[in-house]
Amino acid sequence: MRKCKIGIVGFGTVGSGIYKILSSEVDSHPILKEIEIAKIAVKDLNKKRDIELDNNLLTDDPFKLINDPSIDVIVEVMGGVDLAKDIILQSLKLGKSVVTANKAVIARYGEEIYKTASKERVYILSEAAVCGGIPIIEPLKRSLKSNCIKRMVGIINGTTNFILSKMTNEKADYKETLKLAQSLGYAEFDPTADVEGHDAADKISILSELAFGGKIKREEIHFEGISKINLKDIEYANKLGFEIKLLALSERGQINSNDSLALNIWVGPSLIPKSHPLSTVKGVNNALLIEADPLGEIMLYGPGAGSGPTAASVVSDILNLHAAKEKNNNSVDPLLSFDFWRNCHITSSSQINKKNYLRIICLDSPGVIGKIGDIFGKNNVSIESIVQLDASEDKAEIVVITHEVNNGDFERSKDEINSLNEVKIIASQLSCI
Ligand SMILES: NC(=O)C1=CN([C@@H]2O[C@H](COP(=O)(O)OP(=O)(O)OC[C@H]3O[C@@H](n4cnc5c(N)ncnc54)[C@H](OP(=O)(O)O)[C@@H]3O)[C@@H](O)[C@H]2O)C=CC1
Ligand SMILES: N[C@@H](CC=O)C(=O)O
Repeated sequence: MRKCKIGIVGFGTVGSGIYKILSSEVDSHPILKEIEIAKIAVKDLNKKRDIELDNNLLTDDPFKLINDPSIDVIVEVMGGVDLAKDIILQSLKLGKSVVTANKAVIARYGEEIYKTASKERVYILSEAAVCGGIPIIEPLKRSLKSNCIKRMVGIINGTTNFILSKMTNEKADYKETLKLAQSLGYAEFDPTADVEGHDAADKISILSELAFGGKIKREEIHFEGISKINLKDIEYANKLGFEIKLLALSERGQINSNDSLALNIWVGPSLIPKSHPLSTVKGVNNALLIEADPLGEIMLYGPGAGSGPTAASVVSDILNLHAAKEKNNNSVDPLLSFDFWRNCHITSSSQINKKNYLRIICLDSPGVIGKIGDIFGKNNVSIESIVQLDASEDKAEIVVITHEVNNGDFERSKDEINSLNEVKIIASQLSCI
């Protein structure tokens, strides 16, 4: 087999992990030896690095790699949006296949990128972009292709799962734990992307496009992060038999008269019964439950972030590309490439049905639980349980868990509860599964 020369843009957590795999002597498939790193682009040539690199290998100009005719594949592990998008598109237009771990770019510009790759008869592979080390993109494109996907629900951000696990198990401080996640290389360059839910929304958008076949308008995905979750919420959830996790969900709805498939997609902190398999997913691990017909239910589980696992996904993509190019010469493998085959639209938030948890801080008035119950009843919000968990001299904390109810009805009830004299504040709202 001919050598495959790659140019790597970025030598941080993921880029250095790729280098380690490709320079390791462990017993692995012989095709790995066919991959040769031709050049690496970084931002700061003078930065002190853990791995000593031949200076001739480094450049601070990513376009040198793209314009080098001897380089076959560009590996974009730099992050960011605008420059990364340019690097990916330019590379494809110059006939180079691209491997990327960049969910922010694929979620926003996937359509243009997939189309450019198809036009130029090259590939764009992005296994590492969703759930780090867990194979999920290629299974959706290939191994699961014969199924009709019904629903995907899971934990798809490692940083937030790491933080929530530590808050649950060790009562760890939110800010300190976020710093730890950053130092371990789990978090995004701007960790707001993790803790406010942007990253999980990018990932569920990508998964939905692959699973359901239509372009998703990323800006229409309703998402919330974990920055408002505190130890009190975690303690109450625990008392009631739940774990709190940042969940992402994407579910098939009806096909409308314009032949467009409705999808219910959201990201938000959620209560998960301790008996549910997703509640056992701890630390930086991710897991995705996929319900499909005729397959049934499967759960994909493993490390969702970090240098080694993410780099392993990137390197497997490089191997797949190399093998496909060798095998097919100039023809493109239709399952390794991707294109949309239908229209999809996202159901508006007020139309979806959800189970909810609400923590309400109120004056310790004897009739308040009854009043809250009446408001929910009047708005057709059926309650599974309503309990007073904590009462001091001047306030009580009430937790309400609803059955699956219409979001619009629930939001209306919340407004009415907030306007009760006895209610001081609605402290938090979470979804439940
Ligand atoms: N970390 C993880 O666990 C995962 C990350 N990803 C994705 O992988 C990508 C990379 O993440 P990660 O490795 O953590 O990021 P890092 O911040 O650790 O590394 C980024 C690298 O890109 C280089 N870089 C930044 N700007 C430029 C530029 N203008 N020109 C050339 N090089 C540049 C930096 O150079 P320098 O070293 O000089 O600063 C650095 O080497 C992101 O898209 C991220 O979302 C996906 C899954 C998991
Ligand atoms: N910041 C991301 C990295 C992997 O995608 C995460 O924490 O999941």
